[in-house]
Amino acid sequence: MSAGHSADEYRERDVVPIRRALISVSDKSGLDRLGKALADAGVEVVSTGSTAKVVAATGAKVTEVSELTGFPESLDGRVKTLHPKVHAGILADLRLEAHERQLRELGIEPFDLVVVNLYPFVQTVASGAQGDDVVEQIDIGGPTLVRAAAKNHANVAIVVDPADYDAVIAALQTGTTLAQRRNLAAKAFAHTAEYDRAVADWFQANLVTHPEVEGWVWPQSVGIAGELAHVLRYGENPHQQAALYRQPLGHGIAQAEQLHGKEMSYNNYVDADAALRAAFDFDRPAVAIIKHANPCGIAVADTIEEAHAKAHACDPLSAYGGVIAANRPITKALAQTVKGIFTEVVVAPAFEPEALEILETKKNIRLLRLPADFTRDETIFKQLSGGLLVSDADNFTGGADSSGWRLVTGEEVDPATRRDLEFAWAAVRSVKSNAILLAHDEASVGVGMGQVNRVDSAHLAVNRAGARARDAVAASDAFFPFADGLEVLLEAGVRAVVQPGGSIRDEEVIAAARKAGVPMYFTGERHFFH
Ligand SMILES: NC(=O)c1ncn([C@@H]2O[C@H](COP(=O)(O)O)[C@@H](O)[C@H]2O)c1NC=O
Repeated sequence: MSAGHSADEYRERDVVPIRRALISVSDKSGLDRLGKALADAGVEVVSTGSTAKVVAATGAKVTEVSELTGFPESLDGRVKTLHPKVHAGILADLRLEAHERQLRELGIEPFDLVVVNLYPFVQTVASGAQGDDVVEQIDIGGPTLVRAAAKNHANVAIVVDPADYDAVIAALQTGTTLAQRRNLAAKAFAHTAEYDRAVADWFQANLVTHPEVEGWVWPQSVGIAGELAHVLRYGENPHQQAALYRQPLGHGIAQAEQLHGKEMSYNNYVDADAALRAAFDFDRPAVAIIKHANPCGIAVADTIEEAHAKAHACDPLSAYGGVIAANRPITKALAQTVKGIFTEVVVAPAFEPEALEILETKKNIRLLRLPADFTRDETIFKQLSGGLLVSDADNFTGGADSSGWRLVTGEEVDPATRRDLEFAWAAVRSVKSNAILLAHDEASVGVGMGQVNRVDSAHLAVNRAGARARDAVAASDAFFPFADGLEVLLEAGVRAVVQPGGSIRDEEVIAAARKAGVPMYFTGERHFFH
């Protein structure tokens, strides 16, 4: 055993009656109910400033912490509960006779219940506060109470979530069990860890400056805080377990509200996220249809219905069982069309009431409404065995900007062709590498994805497009290392090409386009996506 005590010195303690509680909470929700129950059960309460006032109003017997410590709450509340008379009362391990004796000698009463929630640091940062206003919201005394009580869960129940007040109220009659206290302690340590993660992230993002380093300074450590949202039926495959965790301040697919349909699966979430990547690249109404994280159709148009019709027409066979993302509300007319197509998920910023009614007649289709403040993450975390890769996200907003493109062969294209090229360049970004996308009238007509050489991707795109390859425009997510991939597209009759350029054989590739009389633009920017 630890701390120099032998195993036989530890007396068994399973059920602990609740006689004395320490309460210090920022979020006072549910406190009146808890206070009243404690009063009825005759529990003695010690409490800090404004918490004490709420608890006293319920009729509970409350001692102000300053009265207990003989030390005033001071320094704008920076010092309230940080006192041995508080912490000895929380940390005494009453399984040990020696601790019990010391408490008696010191004249300190033990606590059986500690109820704490912390200063709203995350909410303060989210409000746009800066500097000292944020620093002042770093709770010091609170986490100290939480960690002390959680460590001593053999004797103390620690409650950090008002959702657990009912269980505490029930335990006023029976006492808390060791299993209960251990579960509460696990929750408490997770809570303080998440809190410190948020504090560390804020410091690293805001206060790290280095006189000798220009620009971004990488944080010394990173982590993703997530709160359990749903246990999923299974993972990527039925033999894998999985759950969804939400970042406390996230605004993405994890925060979307499911309005209808079967439970979302792991793969539904992955595909819905990929669909958003594709549909939210554009300002104009856009629809992306995704299967296995790859688009089988992307289009923009003047209306969302038209965008869907064009996206669906790209590859109706593959769109069967797909995930549809729209960057505009789902209208009644679009709902009527989608109703006739077997679709796993529809994700959109909103659904018109009639659209919802129509789609709700399909039992299984999952309807997800994005959070009002939906934003795509700016930083990407990718798990590796034993580590994480962290990078900027490769997001477009408002479509592609072709002002910096360089025409490397042929005549400047007409405005309609330029629009198609811009569309294709934005759309190919959502296709897994090696990616070739053929487009016509701002809609994909053939997509070649995920091949280990660019020639195969070109063949795939051309095969999927069929006769539509003739007069389509083509985009390639990275340069053509040889002319062969481009030649597949030229033979199929594409009318213009956009690609990053930058191969050591660019001249060979340009010569092939020149020979075919097809204009080609270099963007100077690559869009690998894995
Ligand atoms: N300084 C301390 O000793 C201290 N002890 C508890 N707190 C926090 O004070 C808050 C409650 O204060 P009040 O009861 O005055 O609203 C809680 O969020 C609690 O986590 C403290 N405040 C910050 O560090």
